[in-house]
Amino acid sequence: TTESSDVQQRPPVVQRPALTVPTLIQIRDILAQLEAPIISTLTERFNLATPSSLYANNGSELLAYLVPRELIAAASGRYDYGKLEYPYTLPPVSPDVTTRTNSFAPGRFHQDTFTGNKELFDFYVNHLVPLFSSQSSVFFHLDNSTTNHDATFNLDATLLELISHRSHIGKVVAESKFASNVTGFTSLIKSKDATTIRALLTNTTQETGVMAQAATAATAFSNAWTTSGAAETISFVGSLQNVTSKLFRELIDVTTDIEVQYILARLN
Ligand SMILES: C=C(O[C@@H]1C=C(C(=O)O)C=C[C@H]1O)C(=O)O
Repeated sequence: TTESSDVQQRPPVVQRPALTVPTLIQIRDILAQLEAPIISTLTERFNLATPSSLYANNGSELLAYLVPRELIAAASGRYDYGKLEYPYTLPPVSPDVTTRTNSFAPGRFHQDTFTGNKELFDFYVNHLVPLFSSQSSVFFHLDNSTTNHDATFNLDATLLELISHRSHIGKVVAESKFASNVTGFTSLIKSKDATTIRALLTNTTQETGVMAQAATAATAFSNAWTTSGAAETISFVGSLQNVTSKLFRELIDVTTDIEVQYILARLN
């Protein structure tokens, strides 16, 4: 009927809520809460034997594994407005647009389309996975195989989701910093000065604290594995430290990239 084709043609009108961001101090606590889950998952994943063939062609098999998982996640609202979760494989989100009637007052979240997921995925596959060199397997199979591809990709997916969420909290970090220095940022946004914006967003004291906390967590989790009787090599504790440090350095960089891109699009 005319009625049903009319319904199909009209895009759904989605009212986006006005969302206010927390203070920078509160957001830093929220970021701190994510360190243990990330490093806990990393520790688990680190202990799985990893055939490199699994990650051939820039991780195309892993990317394909994420597709159905992200479709289900989307249906359950994981990527809804303001969730600060962005998929690796689904189309980009539409941005908010500042208008005369809706000025997006400082402190209100303003959606931009940038995601750091491509950067995170490439880093994961090309720089982190090669360091997952466990020789032992936690799986016992009567056919003598030592790997469990599904379990491996499942942990990859969980870890990728966690590090993506952590990084995209950068959007509200940026809003919070914008709200506390509107004049300073506005002129830099107008002159598209990404370098100075980045310098203004960077806080190396905070970064040192984040890295130290990550190192502490890595020690705690590797100790938990060894003292609970897991068959670990002598190098396990140091290797996990190294992997954790590389991951958190990358997370800080991607979080900052996301902050910069958010700020650049803030007045669009
Ligand atoms: C997230 C922030 O912005 C930057 C990124 C950081 C991070 O990813 O942990 C830490 C300090 C800043 O250089 C922040 O200021 O807290």
